[in-house]
Amino acid sequence: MEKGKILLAVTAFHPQRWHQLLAAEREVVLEPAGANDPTIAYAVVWKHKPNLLSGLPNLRAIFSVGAGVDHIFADPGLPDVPIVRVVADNLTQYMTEYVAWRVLDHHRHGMLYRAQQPKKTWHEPLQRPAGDISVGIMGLGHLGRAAASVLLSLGFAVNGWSRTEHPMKGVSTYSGEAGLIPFLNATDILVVLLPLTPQTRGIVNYGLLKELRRRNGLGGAVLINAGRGRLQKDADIVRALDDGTLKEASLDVFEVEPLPKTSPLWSHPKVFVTPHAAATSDPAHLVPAMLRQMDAFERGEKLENLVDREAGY
Ligand SMILES: NC(=O)C1=CN([C@@H]2O[C@H](COP(=O)(O)OP(=O)(O)OC[C@H]3O[C@@H](n4cnc5c(N)ncnc54)[C@H](OP(=O)(O)O)[C@@H]3O)[C@@H](O)[C@H]2O)C=CC1
Ligand SMILES: O=C(O)C(=O)CO
Repeated sequence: MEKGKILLAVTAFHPQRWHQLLAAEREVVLEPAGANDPTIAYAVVWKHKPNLLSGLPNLRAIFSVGAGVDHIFADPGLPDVPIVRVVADNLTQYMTEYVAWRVLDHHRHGMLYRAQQPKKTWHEPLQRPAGDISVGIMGLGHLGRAAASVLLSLGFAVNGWSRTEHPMKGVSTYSGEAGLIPFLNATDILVVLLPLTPQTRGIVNYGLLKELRRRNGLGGAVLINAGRGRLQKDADIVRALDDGTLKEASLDVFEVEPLPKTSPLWSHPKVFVTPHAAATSDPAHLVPAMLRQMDAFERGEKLENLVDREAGY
C-alpha cells in the first residue's frame, strides 16, 4: 500500500507541534484545507468539525490524539473506518501521578491544612493509615489498572468497577449494573476513569454519590473525576458537598469546558479544580507511535488500540 497522506484536525490542542512531527515523515494537510481530498488516507483528530471526514473517499483510519474518543463519536457523519485511540506509557504515567496525588492529598487532609495556614491554625486531625481507606476506581481499563497498582503499593485498599469482569490481584473487582451498588457501598474515595458513552453519561449523579461509604477515617466520602465532565452532574456534586454527602472533591473535567466563570465549583471551599490537565497528550511521545502504526498498516499488519464502535470506547 502506498504511503498515505494525513489530514490534521485538532482543536483545543496546539496543532503546530503535531504538524511538525507528522510532516517530518509524511505529507500533512492542516484543516480547514483537505476537505473532500481523495488523496487523504488518515485523519489525526481532536474535536474535529462535524462531517469533516465524511467527504474523504479514501480515508483508511482515524487516529485520536487522546485516549478518549467521545469527541470522535460526536460527529454525525463519521465514516465507517477503523478508529485508533491513544494507549501510551507517557499518558498513563501522567494519569497515575494525578490519581496518586489527589488521593494522597485528600487522605492526608491537604484541603484542611491549606485552609488552616492563612489563619495560622495549629490543629492536627486524626490521621488514619491508608489501609483503612478504600479507593474505588470506576473504569478499570488502561488508566484505571495502572492507578490501582500504585494505590495498592501505597497501602490503600482498592476496588475496581468495569463493564466486564476483570480480575486483578489485590483489587476487589465488581462489574456491570449488578456490581455498581456493592462497589460504591465499599468505596470511600471514588476515582472516575470511565469513558464517556451513552451508557456512562451523567452516571456520577447525586443518587450515585449517596451510595458511597461515609463511615471511614476520612470523615466523609471523596470524589475524584479525571474521566470526562459529562459523566458527572456538576450541580449534583455541589449539592452533595453542601449537604455532607461528599466531604471533598477533586475535579479535572466538567460538563462544560473551560469551566464557566459563573460555576460555583470554582470557589467552593471543598473543591480542587484542575483544567482538564490530568494527562495531557504529548506529541513527542505519541506521534512516533502513530507513524509506526501507519507504516505497519501499509505493510498489511493490523492496527492496534482499536476502538470498539459498538461499545463506544
Ligand atoms: N482528564 C484527562 O486528562 C484524561 C482523561 N481520560 C479519560 O479516561 C478514560 C479512560 O481511559 P482508559 O483507561 O485508557 O480507557 P479504557 O478503554 O482502557 O478503559 C475504560 C474502562 O471503563 C470501563 N467501562 C466502559 N463503559 C462502562 C460501563 N458502561 N460500565 C462500567 N464500566 C465501563 C471499561 O470496562 P471493560 O474493561 O469491561 O471494557 C474499562 O474498564 C478515557 O476514555 C478518557 O475519557 C484519558 C486521558 C486523559
Ligand atoms: O486523552 C484524553 O482523552 C484526554 O482527555 C487528554 O486530555
